[in-house]
Amino acid sequence: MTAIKSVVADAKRIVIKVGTALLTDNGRGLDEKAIANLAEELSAVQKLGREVVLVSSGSIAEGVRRLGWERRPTEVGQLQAAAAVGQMGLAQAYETEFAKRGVKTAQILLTGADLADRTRYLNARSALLTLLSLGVVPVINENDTVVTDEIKVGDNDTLGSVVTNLIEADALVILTDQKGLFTADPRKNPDAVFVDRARAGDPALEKMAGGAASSFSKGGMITKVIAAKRAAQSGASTVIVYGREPRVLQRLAAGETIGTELVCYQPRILARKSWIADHLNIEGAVLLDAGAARAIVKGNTSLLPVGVKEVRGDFKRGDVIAVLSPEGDELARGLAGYSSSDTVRIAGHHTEEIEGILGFIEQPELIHKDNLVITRD
Ligand SMILES: Nc1ncnc2c1ncn2[C@@H]1O[C@H](COP(=O)(O)OP(=O)(O)O)[C@@H](O)[C@H]1O
Ligand SMILES: N[C@@H](CCC(=O)OP(=O)(O)O)C(=O)O
Repeated sequence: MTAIKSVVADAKRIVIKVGTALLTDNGRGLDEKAIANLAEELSAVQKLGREVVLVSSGSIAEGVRRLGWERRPTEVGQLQAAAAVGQMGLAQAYETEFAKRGVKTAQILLTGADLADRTRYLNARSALLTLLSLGVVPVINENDTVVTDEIKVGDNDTLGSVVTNLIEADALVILTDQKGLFTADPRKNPDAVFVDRARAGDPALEKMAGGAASSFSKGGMITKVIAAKRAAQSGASTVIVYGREPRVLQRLAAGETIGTELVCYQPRILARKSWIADHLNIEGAVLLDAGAARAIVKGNTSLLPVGVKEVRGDFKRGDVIAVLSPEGDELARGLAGYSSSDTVRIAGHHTEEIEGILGFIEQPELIHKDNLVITRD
């Protein structure tokens, strides 16, 4: 029997969410060792050639500590103030610890409104993908200082899953203060049994999961289980795992199964492709010659620059473009591997010529087959 491999083993792009429960000492400010450990883990996984994005909670707990308050306030203005003060501490701590390891970080604060508005959604996506291509680790939190009930994502498990969809990540890792999901809250029920693997989106999981452990954490397990369901919509599987497990991310990346794996059983490529087709705007198009058009429609092949006759519109690497037949009819959509200006220069040329023309090569194909969705019936 072959051993089961972690869903993180083959993940190229990973979103890691870390909760207040792990980052702070029972809500009393940031645990510097925990932050150093996280920076170590993410840097090590990045050095393996994976792209990593961190979604980190903790601003309110740290703000409350810095302001010298006894407990988490309930008044909105005070919560906003605490988040603003604490976010400085989070940024400072991550920047310091990642910099020690030679890794650059970027802070991104999002609200539900940013993600509900199409232009802002695509802007956030484009900024994140650019940061990843530069080797920077984005550190994301909800912008608690400006959110109101109407525009908030509400908790960072949900935010982690929205970010997973946004950048079509392959896996979501939720680091928390429990080994993973149990059949009931283990703090309340000593007979609760650990769940090692289940299908993301299985409704039975939602019945097992309860609320948060402290007033500083927001979601509890229920938001984690629902986050896994959302992540699966764009093809990602989720792991919920104890964040103080030694070398936790490196072990997951090496294929070891630790924590609860909530698996997306829909083929990742199909889920990801339908997400791309349904959620992203078309920024431009390429018109193919007859041979390339035939090859694309027959399926399961990448689009090479040699088959492109004409480039339309203004697009960046990573944007969605339409792939048109010689007559101008849409055959497919896909994520461009080169910007429109670079595509104009390499159109009609063989892959071996790309480097000579551009002075660099991003990838051999204009659209990789995993990023290409046939839209013609
Ligand atoms: N079925 C369950 N399995 C495990 N933990 C659960 C379950 N139901 C509720 N919980 C609670 O969820 C807590 C983790 O969620 P939370 O406190 O929001 O952490 P975080 O800050 O990491 O998001 C656990 O400490 C546990 O008490
Ligand atoms: N944005 C908030 C955290 C929200 C949240 O979901 O907390 P948690 O359940 O600990 O991940 C903060 O930074 O304090």
